[in-house]
Amino acid sequence: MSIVTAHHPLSASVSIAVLKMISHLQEPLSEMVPLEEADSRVLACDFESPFSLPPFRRAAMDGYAIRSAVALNACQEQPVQLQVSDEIRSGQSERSYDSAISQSSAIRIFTGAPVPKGYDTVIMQETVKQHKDSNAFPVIQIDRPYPHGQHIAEKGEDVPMGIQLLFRGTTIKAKEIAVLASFGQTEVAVYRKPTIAVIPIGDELTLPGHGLESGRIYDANSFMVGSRLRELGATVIRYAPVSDCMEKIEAAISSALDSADLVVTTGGVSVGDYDYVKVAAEHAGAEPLFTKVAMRPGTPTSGFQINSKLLVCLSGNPSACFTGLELLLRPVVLKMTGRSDYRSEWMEGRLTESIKKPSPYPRYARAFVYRAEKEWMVDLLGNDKSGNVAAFASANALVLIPPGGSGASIGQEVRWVNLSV
Ligand SMILES: Nc1nc2c(c(=O)[nH]1)N[C@H]1C(S)=C(S)[C@@H](COP(=O)(O)OP(=O)(O)OC[C@H]3O[C@@H](n4cnc5c(N)ncnc54)[C@H](O)[C@@H]3O)O[C@H]1N2
Ligand code: MOO
Repeated sequence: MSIVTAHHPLSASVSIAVLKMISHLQEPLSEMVPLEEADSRVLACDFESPFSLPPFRRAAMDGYAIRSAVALNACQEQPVQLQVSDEIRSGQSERSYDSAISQSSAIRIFTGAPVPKGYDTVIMQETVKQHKDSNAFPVIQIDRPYPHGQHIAEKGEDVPMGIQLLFRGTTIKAKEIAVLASFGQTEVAVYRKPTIAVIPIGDELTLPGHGLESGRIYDANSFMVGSRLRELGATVIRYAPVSDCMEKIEAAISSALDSADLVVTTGGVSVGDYDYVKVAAEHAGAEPLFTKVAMRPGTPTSGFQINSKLLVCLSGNPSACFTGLELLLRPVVLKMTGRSDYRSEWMEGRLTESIKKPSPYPRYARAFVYRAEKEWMVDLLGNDKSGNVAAFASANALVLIPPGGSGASIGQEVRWVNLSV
């Protein structure tokens, strides 16, 4: 007897279905990429500071480096005069002078230049008077004391050597690139992107660009799923629609499994006479992990394993497909990209209206969530039929309406998940 008949469904909650799929994943492989190609990729190793930053003691203002002790008693009545004896610009190497020089002179210095040994404070040029009578360095007049260490960035004050700065599993953005570039890294180890095949199934499906015949619709799901998967960090192979034919579906799944790490189908997964996906998956050698998920919409969503790969069969109804994509596929795909923050993050919010739609399963309704004073408010968007496609365009969240009862009431606390992450 088939293991995927309606009489023996392998039913799972959303979290169990995700766990089952994730437990079949292996650590993704890594590769080196040039720093400028690392945006939005996922770090495959931790990064420790290989040296201190800044790498030398440097001026943080344009002005004069002095030894603070020489101006301890400086005041307007008795200013201290200091001859400027040298100039150091950014990019020039570190210098040192005899202590006799540092005790009796100032150094003209610019932001980012190395502060020479023996000098312990930098005075902003705006705060001193200078006398210059020739092309020689001027004499400056200091009329108050300056604290030790002022306007000097000490070596290692940003980060000492050997500190763990970046963590494996982090998505690389501009701030991570800044850290890597500051240490002169030209390449970075990232996880390889997973390759995911998306196969839309259904006799009624037409590819955009072709005329729409009677009884047919355009394939929206494979484009929607492909777009989201790319956004999550996958490389997508989108198949043209496959008709409701067991052999063709099996052939498409088998060929997709040869080239992809994960295969996603949409449609043909329910109980109709021409819903062949689950049987075709079995014929292709896949073993079911779950063939029903306790959620509305998207109850028929199914997951299979085949060797070390996964096959995820999403519902054909666009809203149901979208829900399965966000709740079941998103964490699995993020985990495959190597991200450590792959789990969906559920937040608390308050319903602004009631929903009278009892369901034996948790219902994931489309919502618009916004901040009002101290809490998140959850507007339901209605028009919740799972066959609708335009209805979720304005949603920024899926809200969990608990099962049983008569739905949920205005003011009730509910949990929601952000769709923009
Ligand atoms: N007797 C029963 N019938 C149905 C049940 C049930 O339990 N008993 N479940 C219903 C539920 S719930 C869902 S969800 C759907 C799921 O059906 P399938 O996943 O098999 O999807 P299809 O039948 O192929 O298509 C459903 C619907 O979606 C349209 N579709 C399909 N693919 C696309 C696409 N790529 N782009 C846009 N729209 C698509 C398709 O034309 C249908 O209108 O089954 C219920 N039936
Ligand atoms: O599980 Mo279906 O998606 O409710 O229509």
